[in-house]
Amino acid sequence: MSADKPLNDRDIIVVGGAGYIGAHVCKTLSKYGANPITFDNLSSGHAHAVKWGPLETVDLRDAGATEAAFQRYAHVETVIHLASSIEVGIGETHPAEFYQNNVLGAMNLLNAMRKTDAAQIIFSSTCATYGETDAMPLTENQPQIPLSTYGKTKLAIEHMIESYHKAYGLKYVTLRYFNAAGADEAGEIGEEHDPETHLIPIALRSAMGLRGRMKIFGTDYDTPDGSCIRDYIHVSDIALAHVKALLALDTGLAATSLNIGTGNGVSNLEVLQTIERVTGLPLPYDPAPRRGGDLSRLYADGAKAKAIIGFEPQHSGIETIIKTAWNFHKREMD
Ligand SMILES: NC(=O)c1ccc[n+]([C@@H]2O[C@H](COP(=O)([O-])OP(=O)(O)OC[C@H]3O[C@@H](n4cnc5c(N)ncnc54)[C@H](O)[C@@H]3O)[C@@H](O)[C@H]2O)c1
Ligand SMILES: O=c1ccn([C@@H]2O[C@H](COP(=O)(O)OP(=O)(O)O[C@H]3O[C@H](CO)[C@@H](O)[C@H](O)[C@H]3O)[C@@H](O)[C@H]2O)c(=O)[nH]1
Repeated sequence: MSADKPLNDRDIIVVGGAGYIGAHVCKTLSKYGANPITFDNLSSGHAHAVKWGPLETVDLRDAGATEAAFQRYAHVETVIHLASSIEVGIGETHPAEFYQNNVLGAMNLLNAMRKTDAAQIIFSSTCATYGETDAMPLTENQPQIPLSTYGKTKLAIEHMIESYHKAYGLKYVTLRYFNAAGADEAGEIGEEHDPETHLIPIALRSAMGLRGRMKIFGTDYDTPDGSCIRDYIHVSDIALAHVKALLALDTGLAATSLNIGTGNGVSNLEVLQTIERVTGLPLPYDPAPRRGGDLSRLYADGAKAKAIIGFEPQHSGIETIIKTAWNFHKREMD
């Protein structure tokens, strides 16, 4: 095993590898010597973002097709599961689709894994599984009482994985990401959701004149400037956390859940100010009603991830995040 390629030519299944975070995970796995095999239905991901290994087009909601795809790669030991419906606001009005895609999809995946050599999973969960609380930064011991349908589906999957661990010996690391943002430093991949619901890409496109005036959902929260506070972590840092989790599973870790964040809370209005500074473009906004399912503030205590898998963010200052996102998005003006 070479020191800079510790994953040593290993095949790893990345479910949702055509998506925003999944593509960055594939790039990082490849950098560390692994062969990422993307399983994706391309519902929100892009075939052009699958650059570091093969793409198997499969929909997790189809149990038979999912099992058949796993049988084609029955030797693979590790699965990284990122596929999901992700938009907090949309989940409030479309819960049936969210439970079907997220919970049923995950169950089909776990059952397909049981019929192959896949004995360990790294699962993309979220800080949205925690409840409304003043106990910031959030440790993993905080109660998980999700407000949103999205958070509830993710917590249901966490519970399912835990049960499969206890009964069937499935090894797992659940990574509860805070807000993924930014883009690959080389500009090869970035955030390309359609429709886009996330604050930073929407604000960048608004500043570029590619969409209407920015709306800030809720300016009456109990926060210093009245807007919501989030913990933005660079997507390449999140990708690295998966490699660290995998190496920890390889060296004896059996089951854990970890926050993946920076510990810095940044308000929605501070994000807009940073975008104005980085791009040099004005970014006027209109206050708008609160969005359903939004918690007022969320930021991480990352001590457990540092202690258990040796993960610390490297590129997650808000300026760096916005510079890399801007570098990716401004190509749309070319
Ligand atoms: N973006 C964030 O800030 C954030 C924060 C916390 C957690 N997460 C979690 O990280 C994961 C990835 O998020 P993202 O921002 O990259 O989202 P994304 O929408 O860009 O990627 C999700 C991928 O999953 C695929 N997919 C969805 N349903 C599928 C199905 N039924 N079968 C097969 N493939 C399917 C999509 O086509 C897409 O490629 C999600 O699980 C999300 O809940 C994201
Ligand atoms: O046009 C917009 C878009 C967003 N927001 C606000 O910006 C903040 C951040 O919103 P968004 O970028 O949509 O992220 P979250 O709702 O925090 O959700 C993301 O981050 C979660 C972790 O916090 C993940 O679990 C989700 O998958 C991911 O979509 C929230 O207060 C939104 O109400 C606005 O004010 N205007």
